[in-house]
Amino acid sequence: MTGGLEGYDAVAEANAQKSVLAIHWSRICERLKAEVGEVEYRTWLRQITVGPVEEDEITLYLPTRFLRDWVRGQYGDRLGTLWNAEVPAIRRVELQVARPGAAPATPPTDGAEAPATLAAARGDAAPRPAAPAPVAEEPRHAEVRSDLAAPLDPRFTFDTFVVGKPNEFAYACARRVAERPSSPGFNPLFLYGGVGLGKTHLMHAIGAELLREGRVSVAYMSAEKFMYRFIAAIRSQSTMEFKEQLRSVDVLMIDDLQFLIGKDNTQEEFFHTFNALVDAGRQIVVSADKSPSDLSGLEDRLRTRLGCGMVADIHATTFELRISILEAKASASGVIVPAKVLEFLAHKITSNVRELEGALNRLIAHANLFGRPVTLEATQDVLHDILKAHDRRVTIEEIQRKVAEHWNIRLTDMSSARRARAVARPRQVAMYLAKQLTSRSLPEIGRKFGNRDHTTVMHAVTRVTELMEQDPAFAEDVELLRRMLES
Ligand SMILES: Nc1ncnc2c1ncn2[C@@H]1O[C@H](COP(=O)(O)OP(=O)(O)OP(=O)(O)O)[C@@H](O)[C@H]1O
Repeated sequence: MTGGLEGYDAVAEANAQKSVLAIHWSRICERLKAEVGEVEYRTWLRQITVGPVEEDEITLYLPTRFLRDWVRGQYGDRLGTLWNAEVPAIRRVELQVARPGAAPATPPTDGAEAPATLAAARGDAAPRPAAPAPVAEEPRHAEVRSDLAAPLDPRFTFDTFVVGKPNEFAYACARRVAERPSSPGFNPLFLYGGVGLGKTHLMHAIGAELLREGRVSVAYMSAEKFMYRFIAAIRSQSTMEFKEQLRSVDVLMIDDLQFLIGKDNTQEEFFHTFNALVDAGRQIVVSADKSPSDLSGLEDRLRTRLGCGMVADIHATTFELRISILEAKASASGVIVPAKVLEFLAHKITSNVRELEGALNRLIAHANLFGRPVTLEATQDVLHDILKAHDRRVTIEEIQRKVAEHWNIRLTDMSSARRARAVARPRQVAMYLAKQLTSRSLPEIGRKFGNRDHTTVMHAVTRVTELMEQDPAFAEDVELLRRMLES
């Protein structure tokens, strides 16, 4: 063997270094997994492969620039710290994009290999450039196609989705698709509903579940992103590659499809992608703000195809669902939020879950920042602007109805002549609230309460004010009613 020993030594040394790095890397991966959670780890960090060490710097590779930048921004420092803790000689981490087709800087150890996509794993023609094989990683079966898609939000899982009447059907369909993608009757899955009601959450939950199960490659993106990617591909004359990439995934999820209305070329492209995937037995999940039949402006043939799988709508939230969502989110935050505050929020912010969640988050942040308990008063203060935006005009009839419901008396008693305290007191409260919340004059209010005189209304206002000063529990009841009515 000519020059064999020298060569052998170099190879042996390189192999020894690889093995050692592989052991360190697998420990670091375990720590990262524990720190960031399985989903985030799979989405971002699992794609890292280990390169060479030169002086005090180790090179890590990622398959795309997008991923490299993201990982650098989010985890760069942490990776540096962890490497340094494992190998004190390593003081810096360099993140690089793996050159397409380049041989891995650190070849894999025994048996480790990394098909870039499931298509590659199955031995199909791989449309994507090979990334360097990872060190000390089991073969990869599932991935988010983050080179062509947006990342999944690790907070949006089935576990964190609160199920109630308005969304139980959509939830069940999403679960079914996550368990058995491409089942007959569920492909495509079309989720629709108003703004901020959980469509994106459910799509991400499907993706997270599929990745957790480790079975398929998933691409999620908004319709807007789909369009921009398509346009960019046309500009850079890489439409074939774009198509190939899209058609190589097992599950394609497109959010907010209504964005494609009026974008005929993109619709056409989406239509072909859609057909190619469904024909190949892959799963499509689409969301939009309306049902396929109501999405006028989409081509008929596309609407027809979108509607031929499972169409599931998410209805507007009910009070009960809003309470459940708030309870779940409050308890996850660790901050104690009294039931009265949750009820108040659920009454006041009815438009969508995003706003409800935003209001609660602000309260929680405030409580954490200042170390003060969350109270109704603090809520009004902290959410002043949000609550104002939700203010609306209230009618005397609504006030009467709410007050009657609250004290469990008949609505007709608001105008009846009965003088028993159980009836008279709520009636006085209703008059007081009518004065506070409407611009009606005392005589006008009196007329709405069984043609009573304006002095009766005046007396009611004075009496309720006095009682509120004397009795905090009564005052709180009246305040709560007032806030509910303002919602
Ligand atoms: N049932 C639910 N349980 C828990 N969180 C929810 C639920 N519904 C919605 N959310 C939360 O509300 C926020 C908005 O939801 P999401 O983004 O999924 O709405 P969307 O229907 O996709 O809205 P858009 O129409 O704007 O795209 C997210 O933070 C999501 O986690």
